[in-house]
Formats: sequence, structure tokens, C-alpha cells
Amino acid sequence: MDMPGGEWNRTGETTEAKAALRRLAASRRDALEGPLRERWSREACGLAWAWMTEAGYASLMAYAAIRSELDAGSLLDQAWSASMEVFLPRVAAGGLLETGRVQSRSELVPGVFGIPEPAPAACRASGGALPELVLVPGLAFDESGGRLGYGRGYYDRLLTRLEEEAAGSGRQRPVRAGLCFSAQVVPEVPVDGKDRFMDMLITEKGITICKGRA
Ligand SMILES: Nc1nc2c(c(=O)[nH]1)N(C=O)[C@@H](CNc1ccc(C(=O)N[C@@H](CCC(=O)O)C(=O)O)cc1)CN2
Ligand SMILES: Nc1ncnc2c1ncn2[C@@H]1O[C@H](COP(=O)(O)OP(=O)(O)OP(=O)(O)O)[C@@H](O)[C@H]1O
Repeated sequence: MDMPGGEWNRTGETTEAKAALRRLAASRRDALEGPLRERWSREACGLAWAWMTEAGYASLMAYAAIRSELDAGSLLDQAWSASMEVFLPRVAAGGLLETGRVQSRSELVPGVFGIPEPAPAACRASGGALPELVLVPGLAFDESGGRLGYGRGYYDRLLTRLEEEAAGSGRQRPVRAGLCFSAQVVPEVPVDGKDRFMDMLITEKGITICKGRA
């Protein structure tokens, strides 16, 4: 349903559509063969790295891949080698993601979902340094910047918080880049008013600037 202001509201229809696409996108991503996933992960990370260094970024937030996600590991290694400021998310109480600065892979510890995360003591729920770029994992993305995650709203809340913190201190909000295989880009991800849009998508095929939705 199209709501005033051009935003989508959470409706039963959107929830159903999200659940259906989540199942489809998960099985499609799982079906990509391991060696191909590894190759495409390295290719996408290579493109991301070339662009980031060209653009002069000195900080980023990425993720430790789970399941069949695009593995951002080679990008993390390059960022650490270049002494960039690297942040990773940690699942905290209340459905919130904290952010923690990490200086090497060995600092990561398994979190609640078994995902390697920064240790609690290294993390802040807010007021931490603001990464210039956030690389966002997901199940499906579209070229307008729509994103579908595992359905807990973690990234939507985190990106909203980072946006508010940036506004509160007169800084730019982080650039948001969906990092995914081209097979995960679909014509249209169902979105609601709380969803945060990606500014760009980075896949093994290239970088696409998202046009947003009217
Ligand atoms: N690599 C990576 N790290 C990430 C995320 C992510 O999507 N990818 N997150 C992005 O948000 C946060 C973790 N979010 C997660 C949300 C749900 C499940 C999960 O296993 N869900 C089960 C459903 C069972 C349940 O709800 O308890 C599932 O999908 O089968 C895992 C992580 C933070 N870190
Ligand atoms: N900014 C927010 N504040 C409060 N609740 C939110 C926010 N964003 C999303 N939610 C809620 O979280 C739930 C899941 O949202 P959604 O389906 O968009 O998750 P997702 O983006 O697929 O998953 P994730 O971000 O965890 O990978 C919904 O009930 C949604 O209303």
C-alpha cells in the first residue's frame, strides 16, 4: 500500500512478501557452489577495495560472513594491513547491534548466533566512532537500494542510529553499501517505512549506485 509521503508502511502484505522472498533468496544463495562463492567474494572485495582506496576512506564497518553470505574476509585483511579503522557488529540485548573496533581477526569471539564478533568490552551501543562506510550483508537487494536481511531489523536500527549520531554531531552519515553476489539482486525487495536504503551495491560484477525510490 502506498502511504502519504511516499513511504511504505508495515502491512501484512509486506511481511508476507518479505518472508517469501527471504526463503527464495536464502535457497538461491545457498545453491551457489563453494568455490564460485569464494571466487566471487574475492572479486567483489577487490572491486570494493579499489573503490574505497580511490575514494580515500580511512574507516569502515564490515561483517564476519555466516552461512552462504559473501565473504568479506579478504577486504577485512586489506583494511587491517592498511591500518584502517575497522568496526564489526555485535548482537547485544534488546535487538540492538553494538559496534566494536577490531584490529585483527584474532580479537573476534563467537557471539549469540555463533557469529565471530568483537568482545563485549570492545563495543559501544552508541557514541562510538562513526565509520565512513558500512558494508551491509543481506539475503536480497534491489537496484533502488532496498535490502532484505534475516528479519530482525538489526541493520535498520543500526543504520538509523548512525544516521542520528551523524546528524547530532554535524557529520556525514556513513555511506551504505550492500555487499552481495549478483544472484542476490532482485527486481524489487518489499520495504516498509523503517527500512534503510543502500546507497550502492557491490557485487562480483561491479558497483551500482542506487537510485532510491520515488
Ligand atoms: N554476517 C552477518 N553478521 C551479522 C548479521 C548478518 O546478517 N550477517 N546481522 C544482521 O542482522 C546481525 C545478526 N543477525 C542475525 C539474525 C538472525 C539470525 C538467525 O540465525 N536467524 C534464524 C531464525 C531463528 C531465530 O529467529 O532465532 C534464521 O534465519 O534461521 C542470525 C543473525 C549482526 N551480524
Ligand atoms: N528502526 C527500527 N526500529 C524498531 N524496529 C524496527 C526498526 N527497523 C526494523 N524494525 C523491526 O524489526 C523487524 C524486522 O525488520 P525487517 O524485516 O526489515 O528486518 P531485516 O532488515 O530483514 O533484518 P536484519 O536487519 O536483522 O538483517 C520488523 O518487525 C521491523 O518493524
